[in-house]
Amino acid sequence: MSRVRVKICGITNPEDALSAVAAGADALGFVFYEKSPRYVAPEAAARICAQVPAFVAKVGLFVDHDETAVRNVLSSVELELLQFHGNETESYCKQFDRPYIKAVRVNTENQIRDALAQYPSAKNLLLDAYVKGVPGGTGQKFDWGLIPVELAHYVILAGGLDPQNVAEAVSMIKPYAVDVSGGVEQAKGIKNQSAVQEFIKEVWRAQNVY
Ligand SMILES: O=C(O)c1ccccc1NCC(=O)[C@H](O)[C@H](O)COP(=O)(O)O
Repeated sequence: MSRVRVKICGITNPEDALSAVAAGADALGFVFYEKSPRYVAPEAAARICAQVPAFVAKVGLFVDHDETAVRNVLSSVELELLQFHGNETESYCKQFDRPYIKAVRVNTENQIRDALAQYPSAKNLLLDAYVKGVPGGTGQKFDWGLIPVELAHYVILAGGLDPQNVAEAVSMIKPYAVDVSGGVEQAKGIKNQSAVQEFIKEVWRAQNVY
């Protein structure tokens, strides 16, 4: 089994980005959804991303943005991956000539299978909790039992993870990766750097990776 990857989402400043990288993060997420308390302006994200070393993926998050807005971000920010949290279609998601992750807000098991069929070009599906009217970053868990066992290797598990519950999630689900935002924050958009370290250590501990 390969090591479960860790994405730290909702990065808004260079200190949190570099501290997460030093702690072992595999990917950093930048929220370009203006209604989010973790919104980061493209100019600020560009400055942060320019400081991130090689082999750490920078991921841009979007929610039903118009295509021009996504292209504008891509023209100025070094992003390896896109992550879509809205009602974007597959043809919309794949038009940007960049690998993408499709977020699915989980209610039912069939929904995960349906999303797999609907987004064959997605690199991975990110599974998050369904909360009415909120496209992501809610801090809520969903029923992990809804994840079909045979799809776990393809799944980025998100929603309400924190240093206390992530080891259980990794042992139980064995996902491709885990994704956290609120569970390692000291305030919205500001990471608790010790909690980020603890979170990553717990992911590794659950797999005996040191
Ligand atoms: O973080 C946000 O505010 C946000 C807003 C709109 C779409 C997506 C958003 N965040 C996505 C994520 O950060 C991840 O899905 C995250 O791992 C789950 O968040 P959390 O439950 O806080 O760990």
